This record gives sequence, structure tokens and C-alpha cells, in this order.
Amino acid sequence: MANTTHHTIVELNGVSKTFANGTTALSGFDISVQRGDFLCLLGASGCGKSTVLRLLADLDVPSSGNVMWSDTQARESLSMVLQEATLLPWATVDDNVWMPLRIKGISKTDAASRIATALELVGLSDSAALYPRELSGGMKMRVSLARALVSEPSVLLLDEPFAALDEITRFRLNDELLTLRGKLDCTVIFVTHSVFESAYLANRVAVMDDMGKISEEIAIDAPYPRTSEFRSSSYYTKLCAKISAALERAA
Ligand SMILES: Nc1ncnc2c1ncn2[C@@H]1O[C@H](COP(=O)(O)OP(=O)(O)OP(=O)(O)O)[C@@H](O)[C@H]1O
Repeated sequence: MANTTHHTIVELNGVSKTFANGTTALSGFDISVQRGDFLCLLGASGCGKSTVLRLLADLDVPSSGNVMWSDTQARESLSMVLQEATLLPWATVDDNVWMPLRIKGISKTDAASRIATALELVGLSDSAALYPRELSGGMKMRVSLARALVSEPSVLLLDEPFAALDEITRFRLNDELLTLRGKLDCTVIFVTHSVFESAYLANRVAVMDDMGKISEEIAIDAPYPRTSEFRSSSYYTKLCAKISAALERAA
């Protein structure tokens, strides 16, 4: 689903972030996110990708510049998925998924249908009573996704969610994420190191340099849903080469 509405939901303008120890993570970072975007932030380790997500999620504040939400509903309806699934080991799958609603004071009975829907979306309806130790890495990440989806977010921030998984599982979860995003109609901001993953998922790839800003942005003009045919197309191959070259220039 390519973005056609050009409705800006959030802009980062001239954002810099320097931590107390003097490390500068971002400097002159600008981006405008449109409703319906699948934006991939791509860059070398330490270039500031996670810092961008933390600023968007209000987990940190910029040292200078602005994070301007023009869509306050989107800001209030934001979920984040981290690289580690970070599940509570003593809680079952459905209790883990319930957690964001529980924090809001919603009882498990009242949350039941939303928990069931989230688990169904990630294909884990039959695993609701299992504990994290009984799950594979891919299943744990699905639970983490379900936990993010249970609040029905309109913006989903994902910080290298599949980096620790084997390639086949990663491909499968990439496909599932695109399907979910089609069903939920949410805006996705996805951090990755992987050129191949960004080219497969995104409608926009923003390449970050080591100075903590965007050096190039590449638009991907391929319709959703994307399939293994897209992955083996010459367009995809050329796209990966283009993004790789941009990443090399950024370094
Ligand atoms: N709380 C903090 N205090 C000090 N320095 C920090 C803090 N958080 C991040 N940094 C530093 O800021 C820089 C950017 O970190 P960030 O985690 O945003 O990078 P990243 O691109 O997401 O890295 P990776 O791909 O390895 O996860 C790094 O040099 C990091 O060490």
C-alpha cells in the first residue's frame, strides 16, 4: 500500500541529541513521516537509529530541534517493538500480550477479545497458555508483536525486531509484518541494518550517515503486497544495489 494521502503525521526538524557523556547521536536530523508510510531507517551501528525511535516514542528529548506531531491521535496511539522480545518469563503468552492493557487498568476479561485478535494476527492463537521458555525465537518475537498490536496502534516503531533470527524466520516475519500492516492500516517506522530487509519492506528508505543525519532517501515504487517474486525481481536486485551504494557513501 503506497502512501497516496501525503498527510504528515510527524516531522523531526534539525534534531540533535548529545548525551550527558558528550556522545552526539544525532545532528541536524530531518524527516517527515506521512500517514501510511513504511519508512526504514538504515545505517551503520551507532549512527543514531534507535535514538530517533526513542525521541518519537517520547522516551527521550532532543538537545535541540523539534519533534512535531501534527497528528496527536497518532502520537497517542503508538507502539514500539524492540530487538529483544523482552517477555515476562513468569507470564503466559496471553498474559504478556495483555500487559499494555493491564497497565491501563483493563481487566483480562475486558481485554480478552483484543488479546485473541492480536494473537490471531500473529498466528499464535493456539499458544496462548504457553510460557516464553516454551517458545522459539520467532514465536517470542510474534508475541512481542502481538503485545504491540493489542493496543491497536496507528504508528508502529520497530527497532531491528528480527535481527537475532535466522534468515528463513526473518523472511517469514517480514511477510507477516507486511500482511499485518495491510490489515491494520498503520504507519511503520522500522530500524534495520539490512539493505535486503529495507528494500523488501519499505516504501521509503532513509539512509543515515555516521554524523547522525539522513544522507539520502530512496523511494521504493513497488506495490504491496510484496511476495517472493518481488524478492527475485530485477527491480529488487537493482534497488538493493542502489541502497548499498547509498550506505557506502554514507560511511
Ligand atoms: N543513553 C546514552 N548515553 C550515552 N550515549 C548513548 C546513549 N544512548 C545511545 N548512545 C550513543 O549514541 C550513539 C547512537 O546510539 P543508537 O543506539 O541510537 O545507535 P543505533 O544506530 O541504533 O545503533 P545499533 O544499530 O548498534 O543499535 C552511539 O554512539 C551510542 O553509544
